[in-house]
Amino acid sequence: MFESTAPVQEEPLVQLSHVFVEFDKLQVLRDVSVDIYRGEFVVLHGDTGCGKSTVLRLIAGLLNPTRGAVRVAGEDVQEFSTLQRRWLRRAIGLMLQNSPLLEDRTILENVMLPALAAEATTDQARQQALAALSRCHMSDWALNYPIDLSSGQRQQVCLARAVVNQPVLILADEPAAHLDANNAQTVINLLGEFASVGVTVIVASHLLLAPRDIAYREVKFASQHGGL
Ligand SMILES: Nc1ncnc2c1ncn2[C@@H]1O[C@H](COP(=O)(O)OP(=O)(O)OP(=O)(O)O)[C@@H](O)[C@H]1O
Repeated sequence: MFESTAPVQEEPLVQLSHVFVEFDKLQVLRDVSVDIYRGEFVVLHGDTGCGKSTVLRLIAGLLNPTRGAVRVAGEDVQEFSTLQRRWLRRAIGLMLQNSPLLEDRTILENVMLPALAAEATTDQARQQALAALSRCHMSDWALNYPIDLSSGQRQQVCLARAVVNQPVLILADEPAAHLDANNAQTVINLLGEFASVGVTVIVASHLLLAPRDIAYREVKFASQHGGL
């Protein structure tokens, strides 16, 4: 089902053990096991529909496996308490495919939203958002609106929004979809910069994307139902 050669290290930050996912009668994941360690950059690679987004949703606690266990920081996500779920929401920076920027808010306001949701004050949220935009090389656009941005810049802002609460783990679903090669590489390199300072980065992509200057690991997925 997948090929993975994890380095021997400390306890994995993320661990899928013999995970199966079925939607009605559609088997999407069959017996998937993978360990992902702190500071790793992992690319989940496979064709459209093979279940990469499903893996990200499992890790984020947005979906439960039909069978098997998904552990984050050593604990089964399904058994997380309310407090642990709150921690998980802050610990994970989500860059999902279907979470567009709000067009009637400035870039800064968009990036502030997850910080406000995590109960930062407006001033704190603004400072965090400015720092996140700076790390994603988008400071100059803070007071613009999404309509002013290119597709690549939008993805950079989506990354800033994902990291505004300084997550330990970034889950990025097809971050380079619809981008040309240069913009795709820019976004992947930015994700790589986070991994280089110890953030774990998991990217789901049908393209094999390699960050510049840092090691990455590819985990290959094959469709359980013939692909699309
Ligand atoms: N909630 C759901 N109910 C029913 N089927 C679902 C659900 N979520 C996903 N699927 C199906 O599971 C399969 C895997 O979907 P998933 O989005 O994980 O694939 P993917 O590899 O990420 O593809 P893509 O690159 O297109 O996002 C697809 O056939 C999809 O239609």
